[in-house]
Amino acid sequence: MKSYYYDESDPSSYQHDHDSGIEVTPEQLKQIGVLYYHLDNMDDVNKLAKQREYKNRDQISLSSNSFPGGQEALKAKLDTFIEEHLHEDEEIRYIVEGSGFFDVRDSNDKWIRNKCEKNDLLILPAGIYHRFTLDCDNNVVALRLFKDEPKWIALNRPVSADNQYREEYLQSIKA
Ligand SMILES: CSCCC(=O)/C(O)=C/O
Ligand SMILES: [Fe+2]
Repeated sequence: MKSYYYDESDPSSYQHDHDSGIEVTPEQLKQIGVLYYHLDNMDDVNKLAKQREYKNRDQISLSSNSFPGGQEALKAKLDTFIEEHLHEDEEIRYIVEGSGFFDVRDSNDKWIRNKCEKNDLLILPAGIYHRFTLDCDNNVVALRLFKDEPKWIALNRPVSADNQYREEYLQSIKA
């Protein structure tokens, strides 16, 4: 996996690299609660999932050739993933095939882009704002692991929101 600050000044589509050249280390990711592993086999993924008490999972395949419902349905799905949102629970994403970008907000609200490839695994903490897109290869197969029942409703970030809203929201879901 390669992690770096997202170059906002590049006008090309999200699917391009947008590499600012400012690298982000796994240690920096850890500071915002994002954990990175590169795991070559499913036994290790299963072990990690068990340690962290994950109970559910599914596999998603996003590809321009083979998405159920065709191109329109794929576009609609990608439109939801690129919308900035958070999940109420910690979640794991493990890349089985292909590649894609997980962007996460740092503590100053700047986008960190994680270019994930086969066997990369990310743990996203509850409540982190993030988004996902395919890269220009247009193909990913990923495992999505959930601690409990999958909560499919992504909590999109209100357009006018700032970190204050996020803090209030996180407090409210803890209460
Ligand atoms: C490649 S996993 C599909 C995207 C996803 O699960 C997610 O939460 C995007 O934000
Ligand atoms: Fe998400």
